[in-house]
Amino acid sequence: MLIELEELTKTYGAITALAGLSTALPEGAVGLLGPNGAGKTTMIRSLLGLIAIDAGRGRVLGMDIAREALEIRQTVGFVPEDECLFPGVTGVQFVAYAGELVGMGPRDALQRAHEVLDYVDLGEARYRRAESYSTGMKQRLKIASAIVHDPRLLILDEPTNGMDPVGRDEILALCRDLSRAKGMNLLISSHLLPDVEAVCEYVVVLGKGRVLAQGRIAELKQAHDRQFELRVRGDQRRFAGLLGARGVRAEPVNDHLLVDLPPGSTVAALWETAEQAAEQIRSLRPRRSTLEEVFLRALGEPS
Ligand SMILES: Nc1ncnc2c1ncn2[C@@H]1O[C@H](COP(=O)(O)OP(=O)(O)OP(=O)(O)O)[C@@H](O)[C@H]1O
Repeated sequence: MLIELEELTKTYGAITALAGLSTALPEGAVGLLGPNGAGKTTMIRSLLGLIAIDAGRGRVLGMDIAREALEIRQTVGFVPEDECLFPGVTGVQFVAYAGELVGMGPRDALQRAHEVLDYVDLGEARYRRAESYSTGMKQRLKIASAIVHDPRLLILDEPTNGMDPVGRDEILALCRDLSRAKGMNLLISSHLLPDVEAVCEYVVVLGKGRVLAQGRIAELKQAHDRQFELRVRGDQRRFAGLLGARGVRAEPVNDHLLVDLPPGSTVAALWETAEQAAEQIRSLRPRRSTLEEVFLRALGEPS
């Protein structure tokens, strides 16, 4: 397991940031979704031992978050949401320094700094002061310094926040490459569903400091097994009425009917109804939910 958390609790005065959060996340690229204030940053800080939790237990790559925080920080790369650059330092100095902070020797750290700067496409800007970089370049510099020690897990907190569309695509492409080509485990927090879908195969949805839903994205989006989209040649509303008379709920949505088959009945009921009414079914397919619907459902909002 990548991350295992049991009943993690963290309060700030009267505010409960984590309310007994329990989860087990598999290796791979995991999206941490949730609206602002859901507890994503607090969860990440607890994983890295950057804040003391009030109660609960957790392991990151098998290491205990309370007792092995230092080991975790040496094995895990972290790209925080806020700007963490200091002035007067060139790109390569910044990345090499990050390497030394996690225990690399100065020569090793410098060599690796050059390699990762090439990898994130900052090779030409390496001797420029980081404060002169664009927002996208600064973000790639933060990623370079977080992967300088080739971590087994890279945690990114809202990595595309404040990016223009081009910068955003570059960051997402970089994340995809780290996951798929380099085999690095990723935990990416975001309130943007498309970002998570672009990179991750697994998602955990947080709300009010708890896990609301989690699972493989493909499975969460999988067909609702009893919902179908149906188009008929003739009048949709008339056909919806005929289905209703047989106990099959059918609701007109745009140019089709959204059909809910009651337990015990099969799609044969739809074909029979059509035949009896001399109606022609033009298309019938299982309904797929978007990740957005999954997300809204988990948050308890109507989709
Ligand atoms: N240092 C702090 N002091 C007081 N309250 C805090 C502190 N850090 C977080 N909180 C509160 O804890 C709750 C969870 O915050 P957290 O930053 O973890 O959420 P988030 O999901 O990361 O949201 P965001 O995307 O806005 O950062 C919020 O209500 C927040 O105001």
